[in-house]
Amino acid sequence: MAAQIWGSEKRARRRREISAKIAQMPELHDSKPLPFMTREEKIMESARKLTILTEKMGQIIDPTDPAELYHLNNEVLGLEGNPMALHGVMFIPALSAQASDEQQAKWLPRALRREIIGTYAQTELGHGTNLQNLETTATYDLATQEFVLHTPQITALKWWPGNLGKSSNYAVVVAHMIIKAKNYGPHPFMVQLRDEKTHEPLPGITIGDIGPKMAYNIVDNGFLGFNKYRIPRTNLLMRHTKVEADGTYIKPPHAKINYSAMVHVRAYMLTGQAIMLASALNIATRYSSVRRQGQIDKSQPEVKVLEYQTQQHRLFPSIARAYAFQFAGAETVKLYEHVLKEMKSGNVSLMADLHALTSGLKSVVTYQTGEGIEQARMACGGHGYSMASYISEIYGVAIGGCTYEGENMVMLLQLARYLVKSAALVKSGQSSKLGPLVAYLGVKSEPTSLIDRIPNSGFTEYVKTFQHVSKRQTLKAADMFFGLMEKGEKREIAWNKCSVELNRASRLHTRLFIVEAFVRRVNEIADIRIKEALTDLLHLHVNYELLDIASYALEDGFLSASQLDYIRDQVYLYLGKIRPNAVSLLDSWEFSDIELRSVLGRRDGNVYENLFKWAKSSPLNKTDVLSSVTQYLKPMMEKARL
Ligand SMILES: CCCCCCCC/C=C\CCCCCCC/C=C/C(=O)SCCNC(=O)CCNC(=O)[C@H](O)C(C)(C)COP(=O)(O)OP(=O)(O)OC[C@H]1O[C@@H](n2cnc3c(N)ncnc32)[C@H](O)[C@@H]1OP(=O)(O)O
Ligand SMILES: Cc1cc2nc3c(=O)[nH]c(=O)nc-3n(C[C@H](O)[C@H](O)[C@H](O)COP(=O)(O)OP(=O)(O)OC[C@H]3O[C@@H](n4cnc5c(N)ncnc54)[C@H](O)[C@@H]3O)c2cc1C
Repeated sequence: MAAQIWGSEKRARRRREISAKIAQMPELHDSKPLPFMTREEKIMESARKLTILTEKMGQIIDPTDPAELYHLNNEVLGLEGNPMALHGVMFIPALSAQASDEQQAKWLPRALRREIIGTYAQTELGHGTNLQNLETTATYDLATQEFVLHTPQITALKWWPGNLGKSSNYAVVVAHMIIKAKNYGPHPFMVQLRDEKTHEPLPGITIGDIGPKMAYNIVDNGFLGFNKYRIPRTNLLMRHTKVEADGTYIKPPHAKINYSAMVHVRAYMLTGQAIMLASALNIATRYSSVRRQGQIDKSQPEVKVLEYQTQQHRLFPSIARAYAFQFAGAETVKLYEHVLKEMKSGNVSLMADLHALTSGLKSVVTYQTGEGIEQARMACGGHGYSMASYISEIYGVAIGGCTYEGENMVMLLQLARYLVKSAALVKSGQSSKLGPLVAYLGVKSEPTSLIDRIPNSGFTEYVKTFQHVSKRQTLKAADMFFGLMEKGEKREIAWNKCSVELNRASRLHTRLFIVEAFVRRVNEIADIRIKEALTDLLHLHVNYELLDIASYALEDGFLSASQLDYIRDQVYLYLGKIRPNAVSLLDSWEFSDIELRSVLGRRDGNVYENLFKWAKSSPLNKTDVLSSVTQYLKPMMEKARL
């Protein structure tokens, strides 16, 4: 199963080897539990491990393999981030995709050797989503052949970029490029921020940390201001766009090609989210198979809480989602790598499809991951609320994904643009022009769903039902939009008035893609035992998801009430079937105790001993009487007794 999750036998084996090596290297372990550290201590601890990794990485992993790097990162540095998180996730990808060969030769080897640390500075205090209204300017000075970076007012301060505050000395900065008083829109520039020897900010640069956040606090998200700060013309990233010495602008082959670093993260973060969801579920499911509370049959002893149907219903559909996200994520990364290769050689024809797909997936996956993690936390009762479970930290980090790389509502609306264009093709009889991901919009569906009507139809009728509701909602939202415009509404106003319905269409389309990715994967599996276990999980997935969106299929009578009863019964049937495999389905992800960082979810299952040991090690328990008591509470009580 690990091979299915991680993509191949070899990958699963390598993960085990890497975990085993790390287990033997105490210098790479947390020196004490992270929840007992201050933010400064965590940052220090992370930097300590990071420098050891830089020395020893080659002994543990193949540093050119992103999957091995990611695993090493999760084990040693953990999900709360590290001082170079953005260096690998965005700085290097931005340089790789947007710098010219000559620029790459100058900067990439230095970045890869970690001679310099970089980040991606785009968002500002006043604008994140609406890139067209960013305020930082890069004005070309023809006389010196330099760009002058400037922050015209407080709202133009860069705000949020990870590791910008304290760790990075370089950044890819996005600024509006102005040449001879003409604004060419946001463009990426390579900018040095700090002196390479002293790490002091360079003159003209104001920089710092934005303060503690809901989670992800090892990362020093930062602010940055420029006071007429000059950089050479050749620091504009020039793979696709060029500015010649005389100020001549050569436009890129696609207007949004400079957005590629964002698409990169959107494509890769899906598996990151799946891992966080599976981690939280692993903790909760292990704990639920140890925790005994109450009786189902009063004549019998107390049961493991995992025996309760409500507990299974809380956890198992999310287990199915974690697998589904992992499989959909793997497909998306493959597509991304393909499009990136094409893009580098000038073929931009697939960019729109990739953008639409990743926008939808990013939104649905992060939202459902957050839901699943929070349910996992509640499923642990009181102990879920303790940092000993570590689930609240996992939640805090994962939920950030709903916001970063494009706020979810906004990204769903990006997919909706693509769906509406596709709907227009269908309506004008040009269905043959539809891309493969939306081809179903042009296919006529049966009048009613055939779920429960055709024996041994596998998952086909489920997929057709998802297709039907997605198509119907897309056409309905598009009709609403076109209708408003026909009535004379301005395009943007009409769009806003339909945006809730449009986003519903985007979610349904994305959920269809996820279901199809799961079906495709199960169909490929040769090992009969693995296929059986995953088929059970897929049954739970299709029935649970369909029940969740049933109102869309009921409103036009595509599903009947009796079919809905059947679907509901299937959910209960598969909850029971999955119960014996539940812990194994999560243990198959092979997270080590080091990586999970959860006292509650340790592999040994000694929950109570581990919790008591953990509580005793709390810094508050170093002394029996705290100074808060001697200084304040004791005098208060004494005064009251007089
Ligand atoms: C195995 C290895 C595993 C490795 C795993 C690593 C995974 C990591 C996992 C966890 C790690 C956690 C790390 C956390 C790090 C967090 C880092 C966070 C960074 C950031 O947040 S950076 C800032 C991100 N900011 C945004 O995303 C801003 C969002 N806004 C936008 O993107 C845009 O403004 C917009 C798209 C909403 C709108 O842009 P614009 O106004 O310019 O365009 P429109 O007018 O709306 O559309 C016009 C047209 O363009 C099309 N379009 C838009 N974007 C694209 C694109 N990217 N590609 C192609 N086409 C695009 C759009 O669809 C329109 O087309 P049509 O006119 O409809 O045809
Ligand atoms: C953990 C974390 C890490 C980050 N790292 C980085 C980084 O490394 N580099 C970087 O540059 N940035 C980074 N960011 C910033 C992040 O990319 C932005 O916060 C994000 O893009 C959302 O933009 P915003 O904050 O402007 O939200 P806003 O756009 O102000 O969103 C507020 C509300 O307005 C709604 N809204 C906005 N526009 C529309 C619209 N057109 N239609 C409908 N509704 C709309 C949204 O849906 C939301 O409900 C990070 C953020 C976080 C939380």
